Amino acid sequence: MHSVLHNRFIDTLHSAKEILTGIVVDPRLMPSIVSEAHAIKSPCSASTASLRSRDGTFLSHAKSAAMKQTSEDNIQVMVRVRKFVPREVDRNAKCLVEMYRDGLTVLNPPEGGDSTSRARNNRGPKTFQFDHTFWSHDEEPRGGVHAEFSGQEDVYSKLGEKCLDANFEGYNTCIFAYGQTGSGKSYTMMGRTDDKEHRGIIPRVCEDMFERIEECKQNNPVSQFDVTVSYYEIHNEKTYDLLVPPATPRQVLRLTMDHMTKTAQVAGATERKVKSFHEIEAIFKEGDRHRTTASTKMNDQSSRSHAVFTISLRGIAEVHEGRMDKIQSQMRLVDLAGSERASATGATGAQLVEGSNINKSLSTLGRVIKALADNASRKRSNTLVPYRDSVLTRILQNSLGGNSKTAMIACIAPSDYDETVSTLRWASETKKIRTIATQNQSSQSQKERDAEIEALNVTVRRLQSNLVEGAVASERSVREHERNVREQEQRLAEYQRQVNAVTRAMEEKAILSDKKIEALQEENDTLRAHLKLAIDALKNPLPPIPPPVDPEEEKRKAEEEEEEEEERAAKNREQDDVDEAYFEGSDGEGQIDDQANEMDSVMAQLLGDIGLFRRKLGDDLFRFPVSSDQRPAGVRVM
Ligand SMILES: Nc1ncnc2c1ncn2[C@@H]1O[C@H](COP(=O)(O)OP(=O)(O)OP(=O)(O)O)[C@@H](O)[C@H]1O
Repeated sequence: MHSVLHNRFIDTLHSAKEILTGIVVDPRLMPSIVSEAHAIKSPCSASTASLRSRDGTFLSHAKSAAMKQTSEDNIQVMVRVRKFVPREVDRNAKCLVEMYRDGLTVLNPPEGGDSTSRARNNRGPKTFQFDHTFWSHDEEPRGGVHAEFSGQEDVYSKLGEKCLDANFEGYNTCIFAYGQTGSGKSYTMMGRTDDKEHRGIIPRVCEDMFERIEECKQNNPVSQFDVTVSYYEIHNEKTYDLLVPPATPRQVLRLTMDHMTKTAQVAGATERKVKSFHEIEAIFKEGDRHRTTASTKMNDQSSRSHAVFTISLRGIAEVHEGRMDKIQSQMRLVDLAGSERASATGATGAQLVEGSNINKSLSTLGRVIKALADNASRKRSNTLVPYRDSVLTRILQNSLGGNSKTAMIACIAPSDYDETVSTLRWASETKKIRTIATQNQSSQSQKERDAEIEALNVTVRRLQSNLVEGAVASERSVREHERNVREQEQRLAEYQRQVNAVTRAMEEKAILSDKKIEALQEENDTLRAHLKLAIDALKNPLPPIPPPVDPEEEKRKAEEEEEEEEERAAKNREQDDVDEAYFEGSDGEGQIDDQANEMDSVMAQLLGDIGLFRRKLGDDLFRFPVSSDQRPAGVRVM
């Protein structure tokens, strides 16, 4: 009962919190925010757009309240080829990639070069088309063969910025980097965070997002944004929070099912609220320090896990004379671990296990992509998508086949024919997938908002009174419960005390009775023995034993006896007269028998009494049981 009330209390608190968060920027409910905002800038005019991207207005003001748009798109696929790394420069590697604006060709591997026999047998340049390509191999102009050189800023403006635009329109977005180990995924996603020029997509998205938020706030004082981030990794098919210091053993995050979206959610991952780029920068740097990396033959700092950085954005702003726009969206930035060949990485032991887990989850991702591509191209529209076969695909389910605008950047090394062709085939398949993203935004007029605020006010009041009732009821019930417990404890103590007293009394009584019975039995036995002896002695008197004979002494004694005999004879004569009078008319032996019989009947009476006493004692023990070792000897419970 107490826990039910407690849960109800917590639920009510959460509902109230949700509602209060939703209405936080309402001018009448939060006057302090509004007055502060108005002090900075004058109230927005009718023409002020509140939520703006760099190239236009995010929210369509013409839309009616809470109307949702959907956008069905293919996953955008882009390819980036990186520079040679020192290892490749040392072996004088040849670049096998020719790149155009939206396509590329992988050239034949050189004879006797570093390509495998499989590659040599499959000779022939392979050409692929994508949404966009990034030539990041070198900055030398190649006479028009290659597209322009693309640095980190170019990649961001073509990929990251577009996704951020969609986020500010209320769409969920996802960017994931795929490619063989050492192909430049981490460089593209995170880059070198301490070097502004080499910063990757994640730092640039974060910086741009806070710049836009600041811009919005400058343009529109009645606006508010909430940004939260989480950062976790999937290592050996287990999910770990990167925003907690690594402990031993590391705490594994559970996956739970979100019944609204029917997709897996990572439960318990740290969600940090951030207010500036400076704060968010500290967070991704912290997470990167905790990420599992190791040095392999292919990469000095190879990621041994898939990392997922999620930014959640909520915004609300007044756009036109009391009309409020709201958006809510999420951006997921995924740096996958690289596919790898054990022979190429030189992995052994734990690294080999990691590598095989990485390949396993990537091949599941490949099967998921294949099934989604098949379904999209209507070849087999009901192909079962094996999301559940790995943690990675369960987590990416919504980004790949659900409510998200998704982009993939396939990273390739310039001189690995096999791996490059395999990555590009994979990327081509991904291009076929279509996702349907739903815009999570609404626009409300003053009147509509008034109605909603009124409804919310009613709900808040109801929740508040529920809260108070719940709190009072739960407090009352706690007090009552405590009083009941105290009373029960007192009653129990009293009952225990009484039981102890009765038990003690029973024990004492039993001991006393035991002793009495023993004494009576002893007395009885003694009396019986005496009586028997007396009767026997009377019935069979023993003859006197004659003393040893001394003639002299005999003679002297005979003389003395003679004298005494004479005296005694004289006395006896007198006594005989008395005795005769005493025993006159009675038989001496019969009188003794009478006395014995009388004593027997007294003893029988006594034994009867003892029997009665024992039965009573047995009765008592039956009513007040004591353990058998405390029971008096010879007493049976009736
Ligand atoms: N476009 C680029 N320009 C300059 N250097 C790059 C570029 N891309 C990658 N590199 C360098 O190549 C090396 C490997 O890159 P990175 O670590 O990003 O590979 P990865 O695909 O993430 O590897 P893994 O899957 O093993 O983690 C790094 O030293 C990185 O700095």
